[in-house]
Amino acid sequence: MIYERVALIGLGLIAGSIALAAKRRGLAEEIVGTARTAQTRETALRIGLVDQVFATPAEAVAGVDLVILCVPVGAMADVAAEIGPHLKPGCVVSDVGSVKQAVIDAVAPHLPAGTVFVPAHPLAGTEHSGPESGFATLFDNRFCILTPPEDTAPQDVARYRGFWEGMGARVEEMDAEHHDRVLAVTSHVPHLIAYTMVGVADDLRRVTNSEVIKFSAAGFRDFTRIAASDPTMWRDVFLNNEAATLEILGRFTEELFTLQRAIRKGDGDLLFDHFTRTRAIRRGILDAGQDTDAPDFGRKRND
Ligand SMILES: NC(=O)c1ccc[n+]([C@@H]2O[C@H](COP(=O)([O-])OP(=O)(O)OC[C@H]3O[C@@H](n4cnc5c(N)ncnc54)[C@H](O)[C@@H]3O)[C@@H](O)[C@H]2O)c1
Ligand SMILES: O=C(O)C(=O)C[C@]1(C(=O)O)C=C[C@@H](O)C=C1
Repeated sequence: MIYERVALIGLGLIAGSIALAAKRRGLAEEIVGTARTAQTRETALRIGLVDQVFATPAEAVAGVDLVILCVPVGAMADVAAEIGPHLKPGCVVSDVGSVKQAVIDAVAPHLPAGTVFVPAHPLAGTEHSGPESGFATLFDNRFCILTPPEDTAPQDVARYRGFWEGMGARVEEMDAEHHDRVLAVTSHVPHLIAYTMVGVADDLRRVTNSEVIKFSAAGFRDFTRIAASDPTMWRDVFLNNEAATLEILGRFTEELFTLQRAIRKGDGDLLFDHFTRTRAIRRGILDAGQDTDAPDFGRKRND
């Protein structure tokens, strides 16, 4: 056991998965939770995610050793303001937001002296939401990035690192601004591209009454999965990581225009060279053993 009593604020995919993963490994003596609707609270209790539910965040955090904010990034400030006065001294406060600097700016001012803030972001998820979408193995062998403020005591960070490692994650630390730039490239802009492409295909379907969705190939199907992700979560990601996502989008569109011109001019060499470079990147990821989802046959076939 690492923490005696843990409170989860928001009871969706990530909170549900934390609850199940922490129970599986006995990392907490008791897990309590809160959600906005009575229906979500009842579901969380009924399916055994949490031992107890409370109607408000303020009630849920009373006497707990660890609080994890599992709400959309845009809701973090209000939740932090509500729980701040009710946290016990020494309590560790964390979050799972997909953006880090904006969450730190939103949450830190509300935390009383004597509490410890260790922001975190598990790089694991699905397109599903809600308490019933959580599962105990979500974090197995996936990265979880911690972005603790510089003055956080190393033993507090180490203890929270142990909690995530106990849930199966590989933990790394970095500063929040760097996190936001990296994730803009690897997660945020790719989601925007998927949302855009699926929207374009749907518009075409309406215009031509063709069957682009029905006959979508495997790559496009992956896009449709990503584009089915929670609209509130992703709205908040872009509104709260504006600078980094706009910078990467600028580079992306420049590159896209280059490829567009190459197609128009019949510049096969440029296209071939570009695709060769990107293929090497995929192979690099596989060689580094970082794609735990990649099927073996994909590697053999391409090598
Ligand atoms: N889904 C993913 O792939 C993923 C992965 C890593 C991190 N995250 C981050 O985790 C957090 C939670 O995401 P999730 O996928 O578990 O979402 P979810 O929709 O499954 O759950 C969100 C929970 O927050 C509650 N909530 C929503 N708005 C609220 C508000 N204004 N005030 C209070 N509660 C509110 C919902 O009722 C729900 O209980 C987000 O910050 C997200 O950026 C998500
Ligand atoms: O597999 C998925 O559904 C995801 O997109 C998960 C994913 C990502 O890898 O980009 C999405 C957002 C999170 O902040 C972390 C993980």
